[in-house]
Amino acid sequence: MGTITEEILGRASGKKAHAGDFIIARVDYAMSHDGTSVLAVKAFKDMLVEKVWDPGRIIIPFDHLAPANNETTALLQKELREWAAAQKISHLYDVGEGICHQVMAEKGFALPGKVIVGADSHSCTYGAFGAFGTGVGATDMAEIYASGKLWFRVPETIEVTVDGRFPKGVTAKDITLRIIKDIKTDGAAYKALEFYGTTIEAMSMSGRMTLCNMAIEMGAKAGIVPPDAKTGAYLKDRSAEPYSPVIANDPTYCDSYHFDSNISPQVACPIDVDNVHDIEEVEGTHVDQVLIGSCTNGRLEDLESAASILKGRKVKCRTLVIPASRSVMLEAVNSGIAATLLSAGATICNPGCGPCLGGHMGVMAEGEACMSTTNRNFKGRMGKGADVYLGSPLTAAATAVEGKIADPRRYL
Ligand SMILES: CC(C)[C@H](C(=O)O)[C@@H](O)C(=O)O
Ligand code: SF4
Repeated sequence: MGTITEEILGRASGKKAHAGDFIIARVDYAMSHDGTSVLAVKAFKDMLVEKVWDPGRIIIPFDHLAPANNETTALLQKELREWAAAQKISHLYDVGEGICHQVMAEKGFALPGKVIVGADSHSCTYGAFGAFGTGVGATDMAEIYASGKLWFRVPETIEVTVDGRFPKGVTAKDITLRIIKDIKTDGAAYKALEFYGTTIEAMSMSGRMTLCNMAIEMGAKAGIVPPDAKTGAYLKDRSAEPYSPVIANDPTYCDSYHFDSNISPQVACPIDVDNVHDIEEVEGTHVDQVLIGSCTNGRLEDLESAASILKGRKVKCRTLVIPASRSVMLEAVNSGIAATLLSAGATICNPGCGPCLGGHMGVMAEGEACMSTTNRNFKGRMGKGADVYLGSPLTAAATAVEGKIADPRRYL
């Protein structure tokens, strides 16, 4: 009996788990990327353990600074490849395969009922598949490398219900920002979120990933959509691993929120993700760059909606498109979406994190502003002294056409 989180953590710890309990859970898959693996491997070596617990359950995607931006990164990445080979870690996804969270979904590691821990805060994305996905730091990851287990305090759960159909121009990203506006950046600290309602049921897996991806922007430990037929259809042929979905069973929630899907496109203004406004309030704000991509909004559906506005039009500012994975990029090429975006004047970069966290490939100058489909707009996130506005791929595309924040509904 319990929330999805209590049910999953109960199963993974082999005893009943209630909010507030301290448990040790078996981890099904562990993910660390080129950025965090470096620290996790160092911590693992310090533990003087020779072999990782299970080389088939550790996934290492190269995405944050991939391809390497300088010699120091190149050397760290070389050493990481060598360590992974020596440990016989076969799921190493090198440059160009995609952003860690997208790769975890596409390769069938994000499975219902599983405990999936990533050395990256947006590992809550796996909740879109009914998994308990959560992010940890490098030393916790080293512990998992060594033992395949980790301790948790079982989080309380907030129930979030969204009902209704999206009006034209409104997407999963908009409702996500709207939810964050109310719950705020710390309103779900060390809690889990469970998402229900007709809007969530109607959402594509891509939309659910956008929603769960930003659970951490409310401080949440996890954000989970109950698995359904859509989840099963997405996972079919992706994983050989058996799984059994978990749903809530007579749960007790610590809080409940209800939202209506009938909203305007939403924009999160600098410098907090909960500084969210209806587009009508921010329209006309000048931007120097538009970024369409990231683990939040770099999937085919996102590129497709951007292309629906950019088709036959020209961008008025630097417009970067970064597909979330090789497979997304391939589909964009094969479907003609990539050609539409390029013809409009957009620049398509290789799959990866790109400038999302200010690492490389589109970092901005002081005083510049970016409309971005990513998940964070903190001070300096994409370049010291630069402003980041967060919105949907539709809003980003309309903004690219005008060189200032624009309402996508005028283009649909
Ligand atoms: C580099 C990594 C640790 C970081 C995270 O944990 O989220 C990054 O992916 C981010 O989005 O800021
Ligand atoms: S795309 Fe951005 S938010 Fe996602 S993992 Fe990479 S840096 Fe983090």
